[in-house]
Amino acid sequence: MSSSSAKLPILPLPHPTVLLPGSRITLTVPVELGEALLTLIEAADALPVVAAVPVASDTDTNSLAEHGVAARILRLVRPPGRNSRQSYLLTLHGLTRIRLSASFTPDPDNSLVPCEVQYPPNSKDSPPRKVVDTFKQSAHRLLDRLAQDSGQQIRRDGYSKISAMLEDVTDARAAWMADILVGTVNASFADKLSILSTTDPEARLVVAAEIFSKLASISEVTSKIATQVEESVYKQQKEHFLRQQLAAIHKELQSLSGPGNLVNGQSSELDDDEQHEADDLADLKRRIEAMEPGSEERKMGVREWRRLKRIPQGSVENGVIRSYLEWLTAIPWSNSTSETPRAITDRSFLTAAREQLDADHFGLEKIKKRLIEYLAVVRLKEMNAERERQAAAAILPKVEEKSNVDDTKDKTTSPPIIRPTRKSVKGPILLFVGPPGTGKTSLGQSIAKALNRPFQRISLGGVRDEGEIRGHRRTYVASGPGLIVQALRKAGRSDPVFLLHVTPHLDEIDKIGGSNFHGDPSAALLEVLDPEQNHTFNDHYINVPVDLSQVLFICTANSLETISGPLLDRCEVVQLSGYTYDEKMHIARRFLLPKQLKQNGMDADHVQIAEPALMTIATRYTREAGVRSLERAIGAVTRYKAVEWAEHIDAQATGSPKPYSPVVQESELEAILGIARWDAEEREREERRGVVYGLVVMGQGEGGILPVETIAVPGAGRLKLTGSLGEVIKESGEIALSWVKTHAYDLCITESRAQDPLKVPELIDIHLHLPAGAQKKDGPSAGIAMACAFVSLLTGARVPANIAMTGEITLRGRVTPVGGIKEKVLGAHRAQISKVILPWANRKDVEHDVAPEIQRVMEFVFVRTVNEALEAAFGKDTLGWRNGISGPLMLESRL
Ligand SMILES: Nc1ncnc2c1ncn2[C@@H]1O[C@H](COP(=O)(O)OP(=O)(O)OP(=O)(O)O)[C@@H](O)[C@H]1O
Repeated sequence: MSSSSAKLPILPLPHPTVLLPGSRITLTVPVELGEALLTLIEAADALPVVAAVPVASDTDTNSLAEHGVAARILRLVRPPGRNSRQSYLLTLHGLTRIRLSASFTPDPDNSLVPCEVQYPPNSKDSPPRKVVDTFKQSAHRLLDRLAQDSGQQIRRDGYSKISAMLEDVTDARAAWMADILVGTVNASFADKLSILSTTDPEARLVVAAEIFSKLASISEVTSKIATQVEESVYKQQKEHFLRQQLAAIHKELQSLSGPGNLVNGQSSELDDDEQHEADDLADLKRRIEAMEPGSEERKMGVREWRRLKRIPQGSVENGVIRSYLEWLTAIPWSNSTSETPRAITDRSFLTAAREQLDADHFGLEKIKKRLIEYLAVVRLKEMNAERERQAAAAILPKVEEKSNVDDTKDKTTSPPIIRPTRKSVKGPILLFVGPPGTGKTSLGQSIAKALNRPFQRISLGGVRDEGEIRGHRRTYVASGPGLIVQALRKAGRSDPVFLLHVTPHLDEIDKIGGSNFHGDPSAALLEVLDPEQNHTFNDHYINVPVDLSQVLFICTANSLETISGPLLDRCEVVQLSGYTYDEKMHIARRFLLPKQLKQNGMDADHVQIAEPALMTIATRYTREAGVRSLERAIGAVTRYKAVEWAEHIDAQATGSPKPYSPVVQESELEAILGIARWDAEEREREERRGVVYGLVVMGQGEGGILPVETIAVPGAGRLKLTGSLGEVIKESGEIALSWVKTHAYDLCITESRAQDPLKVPELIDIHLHLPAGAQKKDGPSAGIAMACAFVSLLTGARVPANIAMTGEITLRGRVTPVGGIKEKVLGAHRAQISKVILPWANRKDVEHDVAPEIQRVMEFVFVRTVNEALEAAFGKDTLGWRNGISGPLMLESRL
């Protein structure tokens, strides 16, 4: 081995150019350098040789690499052009490696400075076979890849030629071949530099083999990714293309089958079945994918989706799974609202809520106050829960990180995702109780508006089967989710306000919860309302626990009697009563009329209802505790006026004006609403023997009067009771009769204490009937009315038709208190009753609950005994007491 040196002009190659032995390059050189090279060529006999050394760094042009190549100048040309600064094109051919003997700094003037260089010693030995083979293998692998990746045939041919040459190369020339190959393939600057600086042939083969393997691997991965991308794009394009073709074929087929299938020459939207089918499925899939990973609902969705794919389209089972998935994906699962709605956190929330309640409702001051308290509590709890949620969220990422790691190990047994859920707002559930149309639903709506949440009303009227609340299992034909999940879907959010209206079925007085073989609906209802259980509410159809803890439940009922004990236990009752006429007038003016005007496209200038007319609508056309029929009647009046107004405008346009008056007078009402409904009844109500008016609260929670009718018929001294009466009311009839029999002598009905008024002087039966026979009646409160009716029948004295009464009696003749006083008095007022007889113990109810304007216009008589009730009903001294009024009282006190 021998090494030699020489002096060669140094030509720095601009970064990142590297010339390797055996390769050629052409590069542009600046004018000065070009001219220096020209001088060199002119001075030399043959083509001169320079030392082409790469610049090692792209930032510092003075830092030359240690190794370079002795290169022959093959060509130096100056392309034609007028510019004197035009650069030269230089072509070099690399001959052999050189090493700079000393560090060299290029000349800033681009002149060629000769410098001492050393030629590395030439090795005579061939590198070991194994090394050469490895080198060749890796070179072949790379060349094959490059040929595969290349789009041009000519390049592919080139790579195969090089491969063939490689086979023929002897071991001694393998290192030379390595130089050429590294120069040819797209090796990096660093790789080329490392090859250049490796002077030992064996080591060079090893380095080259490494470079080739690296490049082949990179190329393989790149082309794999490219293929995948290409495949997916291709698939999409193909699908799109095929769909287009399908649509075109359909269109053609339709045009062949005649123009009947075409709407205006175009296909109707009903024809595009397949497309819609595919779109629907894609939509379903997207919705499943959007579900929270790891959640129960998603797992169920994925499972059912896979089943759906296996089952042929058009089969019954396919339809069942489709509709199940539609439901599953339409439910707002709890992750959809993890933030507290803004409204509740606002400082002005309570003021805004108060304004909302005032804007929607007249009066109801106590109830509004209670609702504001309730909302204040809801707000505080929500805010506390939100704070806790944020604290939990801060530690949650760690938990999730862990669960992700586990996920990669085994996807099927991945732990359930722990969600930072908002805690439920626990507390009493409000129960609005009151007659229909008194504002229960609209109060619920106002609460929802104030909380900025969706509102849904769920009516449990006639619910007899647990499945209606909880859904039916999918094994049922036409099964589906229950009322709760249906409402949740309609609400579209997991934190709505639900108003549950609990009513008994029309012909069923017994409470919700009479359990039967279909399961107990009241148990399901209790579960829905129970904050401890409702975060995992199980709907039989959905079959994945649904979180109801964010739902705000409010219950409503018309009367407390329809509510079962356990349900009542969980609720806080807010009683709403009927309205007085005064209140109804205000509500009608301020709320109902404007609402109806808006609904019917009219404004206040076009329809005004005179005060007497409005009052007549309230008193003669409607007679209810609430204002629903009143609203309906006002709606009818506005629609009538809307027609008149439209005719007026049309007539104006045709030049024959028709007069229009916006004010509705009382005299017009009959033309608009027909004959008043309550006139006839009033006329019928006359003073009669044996008839007394009692006060009742009907099943709907509405107060009113009820005639107690009695007649005497020939018989055997018995009492006959009719009118769908319950046990309690029948018993109170018996008590009333026994009392009258005991006092028949004192009331001058019989001649001696021993005589039975039903047997002497004649043998009679008394028949007592409470009309509206189809409606079930029960309760003890008709006691005094029955006693009065018996006395009237047996004595012939009459009770005036403007008097009504209520009160339970005991056998000793005591009158004990009863419930529903407010409703009963309001009902009596509506029925134009002017005097009401009530138990003494109910004075406080009148004082507290009955509106002052009613107290002013009605007479209230509070009685402690039946004697006092008789006196109040028949009038002082009307009944001829044998011993004067004190007699029976003394007798009573002796007892
Ligand atoms: N105090 C009030 N102020 C203004 N409008 C009222 C008032 N009370 C009731 N209304 C109106 O009367 C109509 C009937 O009321 P709503 O539907 O709330 O009755 P409800 O008590 O829920 O009846 P039901 O028991 O039959 O469900 C609504 O349009 C409501 O806005």
